Amino acid sequence: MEFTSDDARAHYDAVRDVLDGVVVGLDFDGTLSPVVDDPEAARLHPAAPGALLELAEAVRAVAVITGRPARQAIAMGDLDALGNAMLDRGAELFVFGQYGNERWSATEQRIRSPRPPAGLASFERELPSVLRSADATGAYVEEKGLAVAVHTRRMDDPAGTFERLVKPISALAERHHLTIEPGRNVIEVRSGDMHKGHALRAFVAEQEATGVVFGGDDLGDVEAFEAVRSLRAEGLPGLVVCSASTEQPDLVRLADVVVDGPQGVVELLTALSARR
Ligand SMILES: O=P(O)(O)OC[C@H]1O[C@H](O[C@H]2O[C@H](CO)[C@@H](O)[C@H](O)[C@H]2O)[C@H](O)[C@@H](O)[C@@H]1O
Repeated sequence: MEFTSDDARAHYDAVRDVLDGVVVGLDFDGTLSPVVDDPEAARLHPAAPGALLELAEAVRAVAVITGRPARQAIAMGDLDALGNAMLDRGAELFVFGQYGNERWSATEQRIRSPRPPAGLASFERELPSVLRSADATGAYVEEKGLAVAVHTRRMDDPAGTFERLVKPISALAERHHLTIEPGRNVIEVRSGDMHKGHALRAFVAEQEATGVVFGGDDLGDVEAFEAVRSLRAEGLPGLVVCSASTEQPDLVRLADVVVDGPQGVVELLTALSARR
């Protein structure tokens, strides 16, 4: 792992000093799960469950805060089994799905979710015509219930297709009072009322945390990075971890610690929870 400044090293130490009161929020894709071409084929890094279990014992609580529907992240990550293993050790796992709109915990074992945003159904009806006009009918459309994600990774020219789509999708989203979340070869369309920063702040408050760590890899994580920074300005020890990739190089400058993808995240979590 690489600290981005001397202050960053001090933030890491400050978090370690109050570790048993710290909450840890972690993104799923690109952070706990290596990025793969087919969104349906994503799985947790093989060493992640063990690292998360150790971590959960050392901190106040752990949450997966993801753009995915909670149900899907739980299935892909086998998170109900992991949550039960944590409960056996007196720890708790949370999943905040769809950018914090959905909530699941190992104790509750049910997903609380709002209704889909007004405008999503009509957006979805008009989307095929936008894809046709941008010569992108092959883009994979992921219907997530509260949002829609248009994936370009498996197109012949992922970056070019993304560039052709971003403006018209944005315009269509705006017409339906929705917002776009551009990411790694994906353009997501959802309600603008919630983001990972709100979810993380609410989690910190609910758990009465004495410190906070958040790790992410994509633009949808930036609000959570900002939440850690603003909580730190309010006096709460905090650490921003970037799971680095060549696809989002600009995220590195927003982080305290930069690690090499999910493998680096696992190593960081292991180091964080190791006894001194
Ligand atoms: O907040 P996250 O947990 O990072 O979820 C963000 C989106 O991730 C997924 O797409 C990304 O991962 C795929 C699988 O590795 C990859 O094929 C795709 O290119 C990435 O953008 C997911 O499909 C979306 O629903 C999530 O919102």
